[in-house]
Order: sequence, then structure tokens, then C-alpha cells
Amino acid sequence: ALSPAQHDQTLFEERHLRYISPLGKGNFGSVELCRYDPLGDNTGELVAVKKLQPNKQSTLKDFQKEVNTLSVMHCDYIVKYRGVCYSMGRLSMSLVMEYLPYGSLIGYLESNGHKVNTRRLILFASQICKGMEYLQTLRYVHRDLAARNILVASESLVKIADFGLTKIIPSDKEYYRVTQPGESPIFWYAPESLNESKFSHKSDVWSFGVVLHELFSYCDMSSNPKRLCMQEIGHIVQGPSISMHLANILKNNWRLPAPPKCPPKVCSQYLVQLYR
Ligand SMILES: COc1ccc(-c2cccc3nc(Nc4ccc(N5CCN(C)CC5)cc4)nn23)cc1
Repeated sequence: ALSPAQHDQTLFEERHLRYISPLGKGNFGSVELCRYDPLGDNTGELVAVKKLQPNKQSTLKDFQKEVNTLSVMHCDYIVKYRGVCYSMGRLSMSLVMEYLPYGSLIGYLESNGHKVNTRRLILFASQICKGMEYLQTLRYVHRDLAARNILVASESLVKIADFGLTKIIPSDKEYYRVTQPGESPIFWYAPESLNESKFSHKSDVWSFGVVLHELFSYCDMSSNPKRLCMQEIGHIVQGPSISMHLANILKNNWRLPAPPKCPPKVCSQYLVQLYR
């Protein structure tokens, strides 16, 4: 008879997890393509395995929170949790997720942009919206919504990934205030996040507006949000004062310029910020 552990589909045994290739690295650790092949006949499922590299930024506790966050998500527009793999006798753990073959939205649009029309971009934007709407029903704030954290499952389906910075809003408050975190994606931050480290569904809406800009720029490197903001701020500025300068130009109503060929009805960076 199978032991309880063997019944647990979310427990992946390290000995059956066969490394195939690297998928990406972040300040958290790395993500690898593996095949979970308990039968040893290459019929096993391809999975994306996020290995934790505990460093000053991310601890096992943070990683455990990310795993718990993803494990309660059941939404077509959020990357699916498959389970965990413990190694070094529970001293280290990896997060096992479904593998999305087309990779990150940035890479996909860079190499397939020519065959992605406005209708398709709007479909992707609406799917990201539905994923964010689902997060909001669970009172989650993503805090790192950006094209780099959107994955492409198929030519007509994208999913939100990477819940490393996601926080639950306390039931008695409308926002989450953080102590200054490490690597901050400040060019996707709303003014209140820059000025007061406040994060809410509204600040996620702001970041969605930046994602719209990325989508309709086809994630072109020359017009990425960081580059355009730094051009406006002036490259002379260095270090922590960048977020202060960014808050300033936003206060003076500078916004990311509408991407070339962006259909007027979509140029809703402003609409998005209206609805915040
Ligand atoms: C920061 O790096 C990553 C990398 C992978 C993931 C991740 C999480 C959860 C599911 C998942 N599926 C895929 N698929 C995927 C496919 C292809 C590629 N690339 C293929 C082409 N290469 C040159 C770059 C990687 C990257 C990811 N990546 N992925 C998240 C962050």
C-alpha cells in the first residue's frame, strides 16, 4: 500500500527530479527546467523548479511564504503550483511549478512581436487583469507586477508568475506598508509606494498601467520604463535619490510617453491611473 507521503501529489522526491536546463535567475535564486520522472522512462511531466539561494535578500522564511501564497492560488491566469521538493534533509526546499513553454512575456514579444497584433495584446492585458482581479479577491497585493513576471503559456494565454513580493493586506487596513526592501522595482511603483512605501490594490493598478506600456511597446528594450524614466530624470542622478527624483517628475505630471503605434483607445495609462 502507498504511504501517506506517496499519496501526497505535492511532494516531489529529489531523486526523480531530473535537471534539464536553466530558465532564469533573480535576486531570489534560480529557476530550472526539470522533468519529474519517477518511472525513469522520460514520460514524466516537465516542471519549472525555483531553487532558493538564501542570501541577505531572501530567507527560507520568505520563500516558505511565497510557496504558501502560490499554493492557495487556483486561477487560469496565475502560474500553477505543483508542489515542493525538500533536499539536504529539509534544510533546503524548491518550489515546483507547471512549466510554461513560451517563457517570459518580454522574451516572447521580442522574438514574436511581429506576429502579435493589437487584438492579441489586448487579450493578454485582459488576462493579466483577470489574474489581478483574482488576487484582489484574496486580498493579495502583488507589488511586483511587471512584464518580466508575466509568462506565456501559449500563443493566446499569459499567466502571472513570481509572488516573491506578494503581501496580504491586513483586514483592518486598505494598504500594506513595507520596511525598505532590498531590490525595488521602483520604475513600476505608484507615487504612494515611492513616497510612503504604501502598497495596495491601487498601487498594483498603477503597475498594471506600466505593464500596458510594456505590452504596447512590445517590450522593446529601447523604450523600457526604467530607461524612459532615467532619460527624464537625467543620468547624472545616482543611488537612493533616484526614487525621490522619480517621485518628483511624477508629481509634475510627467508620465511614460504613449508607445509608437499605440491605439488611442488603449492609451489608457491615464485611464488606468484615473481608476486608481
Ligand atoms: C527569473 O527567471 C524565471 C525563469 C522561469 C520562471 C518560471 C516560473 C514558473 C513557470 C515557468 N515556466 C517557464 N518557462 C520558460 C520557458 C522558456 C524560457 N526561456 C527559453 C529561452 N531562453 C533563452 C531563456 C529562457 C524561460 C522560461 N518559466 N517559468 C520564472 C522566473
